[in-house]
Amino acid sequence: MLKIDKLTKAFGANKAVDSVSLDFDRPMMIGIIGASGAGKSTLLRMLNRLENATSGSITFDGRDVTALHGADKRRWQRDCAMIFQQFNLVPRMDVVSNVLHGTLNRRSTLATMFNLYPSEDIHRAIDILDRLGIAGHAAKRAEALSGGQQQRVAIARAIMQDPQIVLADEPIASLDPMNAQIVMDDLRRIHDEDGRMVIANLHTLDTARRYCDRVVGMRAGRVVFDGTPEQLTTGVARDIYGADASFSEAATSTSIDALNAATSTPVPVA
Ligand SMILES: Nc1ncnc2c1ncn2[C@@H]1O[C@H](COP(=O)(O)OP(=O)(O)OP(=O)(O)O)[C@@H](O)[C@H]1O
Repeated sequence: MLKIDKLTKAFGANKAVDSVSLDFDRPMMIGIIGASGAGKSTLLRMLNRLENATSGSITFDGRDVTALHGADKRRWQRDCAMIFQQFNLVPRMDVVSNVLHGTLNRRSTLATMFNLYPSEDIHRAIDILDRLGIAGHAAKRAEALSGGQQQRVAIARAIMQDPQIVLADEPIASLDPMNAQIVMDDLRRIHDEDGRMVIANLHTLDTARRYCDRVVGMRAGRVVFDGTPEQLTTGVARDIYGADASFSEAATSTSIDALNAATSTPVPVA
């Protein structure tokens, strides 16, 4: 299905992603973990062609994604929606219009300029918002919503593209634990109910363990772990983060209980 082969991205002498090979044979929920600067964002950005690879290849259902240009590249970017830590909504625009932006890639320039959306798209946008429990906010400006609600709008915008893959770059890093849980539950549902592949960069181990079918650990641009949540032991996590024995898992947690239980000095992991 999705095959990444010796994918490398160099910025000058710095290899942000260094010969990464991964193979996903079916849609699943994948978590990518690793310390700040490990190359997680660059990997995701190469997957949807926001960034070009220096070498190596990405193949999806037998098609070489790294070689796509023009309309084919835009089609791939529609198939491969991206969600960001800071939501990337248009703050002064209403929620439904933000969601409808998910159809931009397939609309004419004229229709886009005049904000002309077919009524079936508007209905679909509202259905998606309803599914995510935020249809009641459809007419509000995006900036009037809480961070958690804004991230759900961003998820709705991604679904509006009807993508095969949803890429989420630190989707919960700006959220409190309760909203983080809601957003992760939504991403899991997108996988479970729609069968879409979800690949999320995550900065907390418990989130990766709880929500993902497979976890990939990166360190200095390379994959140093690729396995199931069960295989992600504290020892393995220490290796991924290059941390010593003082490494505290609870301090990297999004769970309120674990945060309360954390007594040691937090060790920033991302
Ligand atoms: N546009 C760029 N130009 C130069 N160097 C870059 C660029 N983007 C990323 N890098 C470098 O590539 C390396 C990997 O960065 P990346 O953002 O992919 O890591 P990350 O694991 O996502 O970290 P974080 O969690 O802090 O976002 C870092 O050394 C970073 O400084």
